[in-house]
Amino acid sequence: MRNSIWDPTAKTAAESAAESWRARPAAQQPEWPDADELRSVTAGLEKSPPLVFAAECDLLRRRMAAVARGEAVLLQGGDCAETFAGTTTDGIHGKLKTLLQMAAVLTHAAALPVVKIGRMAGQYAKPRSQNQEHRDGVTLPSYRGDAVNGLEFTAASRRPDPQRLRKMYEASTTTLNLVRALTTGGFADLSQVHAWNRGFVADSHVGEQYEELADEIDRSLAFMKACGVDTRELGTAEFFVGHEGLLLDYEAALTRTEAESGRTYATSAHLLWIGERTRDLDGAHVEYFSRIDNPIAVKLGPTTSPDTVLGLLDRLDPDRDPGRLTFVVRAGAERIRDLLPTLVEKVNAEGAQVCWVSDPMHGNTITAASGHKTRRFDAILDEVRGFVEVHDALGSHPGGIHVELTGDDVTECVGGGNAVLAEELHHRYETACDPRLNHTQSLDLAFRLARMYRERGPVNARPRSLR
Ligand SMILES: O=C[C@H](O)[C@H](O)COP(=O)(O)O
Ligand SMILES: C=C(OP(=O)(O)O)C(=O)O
Repeated sequence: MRNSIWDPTAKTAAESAAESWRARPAAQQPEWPDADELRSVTAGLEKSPPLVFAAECDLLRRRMAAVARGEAVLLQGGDCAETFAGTTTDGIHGKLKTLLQMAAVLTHAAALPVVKIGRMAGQYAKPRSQNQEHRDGVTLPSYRGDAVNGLEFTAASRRPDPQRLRKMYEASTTTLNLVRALTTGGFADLSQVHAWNRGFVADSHVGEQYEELADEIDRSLAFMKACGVDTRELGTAEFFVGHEGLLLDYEAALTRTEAESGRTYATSAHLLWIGERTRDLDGAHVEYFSRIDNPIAVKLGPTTSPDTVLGLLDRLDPDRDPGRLTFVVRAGAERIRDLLPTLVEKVNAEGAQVCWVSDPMHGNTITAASGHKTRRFDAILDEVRGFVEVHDALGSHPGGIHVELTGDDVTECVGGGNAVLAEELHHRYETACDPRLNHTQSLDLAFRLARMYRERGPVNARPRSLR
């Protein structure tokens, strides 16, 4: 950055200010065995080009402002943990196609623009409940994502390796490059709505529903063309990327200040979020996030208090700027209806317009009899339904969803379209961390959420107090 040609010779004052997090306790950071090696890797990253640019982050911030105002819907999705080995054309293609299909379903039903963010091109680090993992009498450090160590259960693989931060940057670059090519090079053209389903199971109920919708979109496009509307704008998709800003050494190394505006950005992604385990008001993550100008999000788990939410609002969105802050609620199906109303009311009473988004995955994780970590599709759906119900009752906007998904036909979550049975979990259980929705389950969720939006009716048909 710095006027687009960025000068790596010295940190600007704003970049130095963005280092203030170092004086605070940083939760969930790896114990890097070699501090000199870490410094040498981050020094290399400081000299590397940014992955995203300020104008793109500002554009996403404007799109998120539309979500906050109830004029758009957010769809964010991708792997729980991206892996270096999973950085393949097919893998990236599959996730992108799934997200584009879900977005088409939601746009059609909600009659609102869908802001699309991949949980992609940077989601390589994981916070963990336990620092160590025990297997057959052997204890090793937990897997913390490919950015830190390897999944294989050996001492060598589990040793944190700072060189992995460089690999994270490279894998993110590769992914983002393909995503940019696919979303702007014709593949995301709405006239390809049928082609996005190619290679996926089309003979299920969900597949049939999708084909019907795609026919309808085709007919609408033909109608628009016949009326003389220029549909070329539908030839590309606006697509952003985001990940949990967990590894602060990595994020700090990619933080840049734009010379012209003096604004400081995390340039590893358009949007970063703070996880449930690192949102301590006095901690390093909140401090770092308070210094960057990207649109940001914070996860809110089942024990979140209204005071914490107000504290986060003051620290991260002091100007009450719509689009700046998103709260991603992941309370669990059993808690969402009790927890959310007070939080929304408190924020509203502050006059703040944040985006409210549902992550129906992380509060609904259970262990199956087979020992697999899994999630029931019904619980996921119930949390989304509870989230929408609460917003309906309060007259606020259910801004969208943030989900862990893949385009692959994995068997990690139970139920949903083409129901996966608990006994089938071992068939294709491929996640490096938490269970993801497969392609059919993802589309199924999109159709069901679409129905909820449709039942609410178009925005301008709702009484003004309910918009
Ligand atoms: O994705 C979120 C967390 O990293 C994950 O749920 C942690 O899993 P754990 O509880 O097995 O450590
Ligand atoms: C760790 C995650 O979620 P949470 O912080 O909500 O547990 C995640 O989304 O990867």
